[in-house]
Amino acid sequence: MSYSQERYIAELAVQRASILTQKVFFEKAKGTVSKDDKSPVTIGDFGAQALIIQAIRKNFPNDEIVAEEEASSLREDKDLSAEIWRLVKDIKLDDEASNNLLGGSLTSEQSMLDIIDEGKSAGGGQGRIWALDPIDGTKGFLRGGQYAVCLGLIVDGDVKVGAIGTPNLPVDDAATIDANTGAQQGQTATNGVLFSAVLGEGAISRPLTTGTLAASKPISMRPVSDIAQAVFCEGVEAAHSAQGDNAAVAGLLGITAPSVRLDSQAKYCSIARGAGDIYLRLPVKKDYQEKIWDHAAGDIIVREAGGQVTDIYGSRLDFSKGRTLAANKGVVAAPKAHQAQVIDAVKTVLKL
Ligand SMILES: Nc1ncnc2c1ncn2[C@@H]1O[C@H](COP(=O)(O)O)[C@@H](OP(=O)(O)O)[C@H]1O
Ligand SMILES: [Mg+2]
Ligand SMILES: [Mg+2]
Ligand SMILES: [Mg+2]
Repeated sequence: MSYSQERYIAELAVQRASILTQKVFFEKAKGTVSKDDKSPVTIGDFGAQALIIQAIRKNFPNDEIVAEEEASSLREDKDLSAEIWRLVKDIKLDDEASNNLLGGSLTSEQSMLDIIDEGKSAGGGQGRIWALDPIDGTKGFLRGGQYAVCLGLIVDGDVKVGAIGTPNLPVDDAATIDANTGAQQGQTATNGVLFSAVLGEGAISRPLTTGTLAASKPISMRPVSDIAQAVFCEGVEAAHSAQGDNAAVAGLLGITAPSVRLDSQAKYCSIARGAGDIYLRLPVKKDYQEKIWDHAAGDIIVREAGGQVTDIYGSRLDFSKGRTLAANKGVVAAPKAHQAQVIDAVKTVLKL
């Protein structure tokens, strides 16, 4: 199975949702409500989720969807719901045929709320399940730093397709990046990248602003001959990944270069295109279960770019356990040839 249509729709859906997130950022309509886990959730998250689920429903009506957000808080907050609808209703791709392929514009505020709630699948190891993070790195988004619109397709527990839009990453693979690159500039000719991968077919990227698959080029991790020369990509939020443990692992590996810090699955994308080599997400809270939407698309993009993605024990991420990666702890992504060495260092530091 080639999954070419799935990749095509996923890319267009992510591209369209990214137009919304940029609009939300630049209109400063960054209203937030608090979810149970106290993470900020914005107009952009809800709106992007509605637009992407609409595209999946239109093209693959029988598939299940595991998405991060749900509309219950919006149903209670009429003003926020109206504001999201105001921003979402006119979002479209320039190309009319592509836009129609995604189902055209949403028809009403009520249908928008209903569509948002179609992402409540319990997930699992059977059938076709899309994992959607409408804005990953919400804190980066709010800061004007890195964030990502992420969509993966899991079939019988295995990730087959991934697409990630990173509106604030530089188009140039070699450009210097930090947590705030892209802030205030937004999606421009030099900013905004769309990454995708299909199992067995490699990973590709193209500018997010310009149309078609034809603009895509293959990407790959850079060769690392000496692990001491490698560069870490790490999160910004100390609550999401244990920065002291990360530093101890770097020390054991002889790595002296400062880590590149960025929010969201932009970390997976960065190492997949050679703008960094190793992504460590060592657990802060012992009982935290990573969410499948935080990793599905990034996992396949890195593996198709020549990397390996595992948990802290060296086991592949298991997307068949439901909405979370219940069988895994943390994430370690590295060039295939160096994965075992990095895991050894992680085990030493974490005393596993
Ligand atoms: N205690 C925790 N440990 C690890 N990840 C966490 C966490 N609490 C929240 N997260 C997740 O971390 C994601 C952001 O990752 P990063 O720090 O790499 O940018 C969040 O995604 P959202 O921003 O989509 O909510 C959220 O799902
Ligand atoms: Mg969140
Ligand atoms: Mg996320
Ligand atoms: Mg999110």
